Amino acid sequence: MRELILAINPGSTSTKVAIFRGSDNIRQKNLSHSTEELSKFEKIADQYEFRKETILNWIKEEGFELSQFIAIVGRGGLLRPMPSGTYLVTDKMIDDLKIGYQGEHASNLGGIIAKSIADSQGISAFIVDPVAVDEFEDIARISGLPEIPRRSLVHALNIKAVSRRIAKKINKNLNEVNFIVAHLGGGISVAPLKNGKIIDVNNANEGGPFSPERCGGLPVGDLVKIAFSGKYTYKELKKKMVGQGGIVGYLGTNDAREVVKRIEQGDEYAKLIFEAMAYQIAKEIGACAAVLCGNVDRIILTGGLAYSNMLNEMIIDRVKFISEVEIVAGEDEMLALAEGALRVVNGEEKAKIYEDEVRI
Ligand SMILES: Nc1ncnc2c1ncn2[C@@H]1O[C@H](COP(=O)(O)OP(=O)(O)OP(=O)(O)O)[C@@H](O)[C@H]1O
Ligand SMILES: CCCC(=O)O
Repeated sequence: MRELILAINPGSTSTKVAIFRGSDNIRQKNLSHSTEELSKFEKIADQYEFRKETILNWIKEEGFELSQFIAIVGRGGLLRPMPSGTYLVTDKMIDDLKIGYQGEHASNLGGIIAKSIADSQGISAFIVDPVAVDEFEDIARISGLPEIPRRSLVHALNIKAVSRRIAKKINKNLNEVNFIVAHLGGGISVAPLKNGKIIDVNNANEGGPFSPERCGGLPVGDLVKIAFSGKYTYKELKKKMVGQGGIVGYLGTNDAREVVKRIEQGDEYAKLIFEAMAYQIAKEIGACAAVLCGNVDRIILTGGLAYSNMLNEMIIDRVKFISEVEIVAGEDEMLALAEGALRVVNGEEKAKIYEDEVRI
């Protein structure tokens, strides 16, 4: 009997996979891919056969058959700007995932692998709340330079999932709440949600607070000077901004636990940098409060960094005047994916069709 859901969440160096019966996670594994294995492929999209085979082998090793699955769900990637929701993976979507319509990102592989496995079984493949979710109000698209509109690229999957959870906790529907959600991971997205919609956000790869390994917003004049200094290629500078920026740039580690340890041992410089990150996060939360005209039901701190009480306290001290703060440490993207697919499988929601929702 077909009853299981397979969730696939490709990251830069691993693919998280999980098998769900209803919303119960019955198996989960982080399938790691070595640099050696991945370096054989020129583009991320070229890794699809390799990662798919790794997933199929894992399913077999765990003693499951593909005939037990009712749907396959993958994390969606840098598609065209699109409304939030669960989407059926269509051929047009696959074309955009393969070219990386808004850029290359490991999550582009989620939908591609999901559809390939689903097609072999004659079942449906879905993606849920991809990075390309765009619910911006028009005013948020204006940057200050007509050639460079602001874009919505956001940790939408976790932000929507934790928002649904906190809305439920306060006995409201998602479309009845105004939240500010700070997703504090390797990258940081701080978003104001108006009636549940992400109406603005910093782009975690190039704006907002600095994060464990990304530089966040920089003084643009100095950035242009560095870019034209002849010291770096485009690729090198991008790597410096995303991967070697933020805490890595200042302290040589992307691990917040290591930073906390150094602070506890009396390292004043580590404390300054950690506090600066908290300061920038709090400042971004304050900006989101202005976007919502001060009408904020909750501030939510989520992602791996929210396990740090030290960081949470530094942020809360500066933003508690705005609203009550909820901590949802870590992320549960696998459950968020499964729940997105389940809402469709159970008939609570209709799957959106990419071609109907985006400008082609
Ligand atoms: N218990 C903990 N205490 C403090 N920091 C932690 C803890 N666990 C994880 N972190 C920190 O959280 C950060 C990573 O967060 P997370 O795992 O959510 O990010 P990611 O999934 O790799 O990236 P992204 O969220 O951008 O996709 C790292 O800096 C890590 O050190
Ligand atoms: C831009 C938000 C998503 C990511 O950085 O992974």
